[in-house]
Amino acid sequence: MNAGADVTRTIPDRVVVVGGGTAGWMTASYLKAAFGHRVSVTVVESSRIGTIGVGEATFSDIRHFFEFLDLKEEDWMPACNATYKLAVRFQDWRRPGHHFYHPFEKLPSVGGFPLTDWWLRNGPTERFDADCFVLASLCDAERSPRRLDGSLLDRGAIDGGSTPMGLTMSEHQGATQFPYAYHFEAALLAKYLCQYAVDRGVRHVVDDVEDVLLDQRGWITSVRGKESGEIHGDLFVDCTGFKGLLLNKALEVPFVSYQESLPNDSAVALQVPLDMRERGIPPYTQATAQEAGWIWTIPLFGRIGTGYVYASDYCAPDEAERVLREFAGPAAADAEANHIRMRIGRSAESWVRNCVAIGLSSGFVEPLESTGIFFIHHAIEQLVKHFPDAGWSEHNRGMYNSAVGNVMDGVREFLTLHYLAAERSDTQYWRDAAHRPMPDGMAERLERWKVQLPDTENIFPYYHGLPPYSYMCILLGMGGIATSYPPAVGLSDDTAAQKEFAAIRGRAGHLIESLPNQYDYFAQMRKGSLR
Ligand SMILES: Cc1cc2nc3c(=O)[nH]c(=O)nc-3n(C[C@H](O)[C@H](O)[C@H](O)COP(=O)(O)OP(=O)(O)OC[C@H]3O[C@@H](n4cnc5c(N)ncnc54)[C@H](O)[C@@H]3O)c2cc1C
Ligand SMILES: N[C@H](Cc1c[nH]c2cc(Cl)ccc12)C(=O)O
Repeated sequence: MNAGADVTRTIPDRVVVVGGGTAGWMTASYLKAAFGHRVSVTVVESSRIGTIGVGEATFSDIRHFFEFLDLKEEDWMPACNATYKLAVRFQDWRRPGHHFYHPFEKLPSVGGFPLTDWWLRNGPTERFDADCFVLASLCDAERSPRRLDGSLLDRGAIDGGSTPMGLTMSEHQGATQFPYAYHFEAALLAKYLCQYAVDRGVRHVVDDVEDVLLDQRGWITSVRGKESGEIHGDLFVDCTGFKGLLLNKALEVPFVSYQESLPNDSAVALQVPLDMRERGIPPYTQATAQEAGWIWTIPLFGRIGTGYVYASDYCAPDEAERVLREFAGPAAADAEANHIRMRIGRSAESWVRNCVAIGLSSGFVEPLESTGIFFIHHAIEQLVKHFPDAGWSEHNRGMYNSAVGNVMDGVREFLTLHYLAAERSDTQYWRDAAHRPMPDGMAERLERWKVQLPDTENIFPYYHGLPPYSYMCILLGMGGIATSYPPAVGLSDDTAAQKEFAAIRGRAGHLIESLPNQYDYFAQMRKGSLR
């Protein structure tokens, strides 16, 4: 404990970010874009302690992050081996050979009811997704969402436009649904954003932080680097990953585990070369169910990122690596395995006194719906929205912690639904998955979803980034929980619904004919010749 200066007397215009992973450099670059030279930003990162090294698929909302930094796709995508993501493809979750997509596409409504209600009334087919969403068919056909002239798949698909200062994702939710997200190499993105930030005045210190110094009230006055000595600041952002060096270790903020409802606590990852000309570049993340978890497959430009997320109570690390290598095939023979222990849950509060944790230090759930970077982006937006002044308002800090905590709690519930609804029961892992404890309030909501598909009134009541149609996709796709449709749909004429189904089939057929594959699209982007 250090009796240094009382930091609460100054206007916080010195921000010190500890950690140089995706969270650290996203934070530093965004704060610079927001506040320019009115706030100094220093990033301290160790060259000895590695970053997590994975984290490659995103939400579509991430486009607002790049827009805020005034970055166009052509600026950053080639540098990060980035590709487009139209959906997550869930493979073998119902039974071997079955798949469905969770896409970035709003669900049409007919007669005031979601199209899925009319689909249930029709007598369910194997593929609700291809019947109700255009993107499902584009994924099966492995099409790019943009034409070779750069135009978007549906000229009428308007984005909500770039997010003006102050408009956060939560305020933007529901306005429009942009049709794609990205896959990118997390380490390359951190490197790209590091250069972006340093070019705009961020101070970059490469050093190991060995000590966190506190004043008599427990506020951080400085961090001490092994070589660089003390680095003083007003606001300290903990981006040190799962260890939570500042928030959990120095300030002893407790961690709330989600483990009882989400048991997957381990992963093993491989980077596998991809012959794109031969194989093409699928426009989706794939999650393939396994005996004790699931394997992600993320297609990047030139390689595949893949990894087995599993529960160590049901599978040992060496078995997980064997399963993954068998799944990845001969192309993975020379790839080095990266074994990871995951801390599942969140810090009780991500902002305490003058320390804010962003990234894995704040909280994390398994990457089944690619939410880690969404958590980071959301937290950064909220930090700008609630940036402190010399008063360090407790109400302001409380609103930040509620917004950030609710986002992670809501995603926890959404992921729990995946396991409760999965039809698979061929191993003890899957039999247990159907009966895991649910987060508070979820049991009642699940009973309602059996009678009426999820809508804005009956899903997790706080902003968490996922719209009702996402819940419908998981319920109808996983097949393990019976759902029904409102009697009013059964009593109403379905002519308009049949027209909508036909229109979806027609648009999908036309787009498959007119859109290129991703390899042709990105090969042309790299030549700088999008026509
Ligand atoms: C298996 C797995 C798969 C994932 N897949 C996805 C995905 O598909 N999509 C997604 O959005 N997210 C995903 N994530 C989450 C994503 O990887 C993270 O949210 C993201 O990489 C942010 O990590 P971070 O910057 O918080 O931590 P890290 O990447 O761990 O960075 C920590 C940084 O802190 C530094 N550091 C630590 N201690 C010190 C010290 N004492 N002194 C100085 N520096 C220090 C390190 O050097 C490093 O730079 C995944 C996570 C895991 C575990
Ligand atoms: N905020 C939404 C969340 C969302 C909508 N559809 C999907 C599909 C997948 Cl695979 C992940 C997240 C979402 C957005 O980012 O578009």
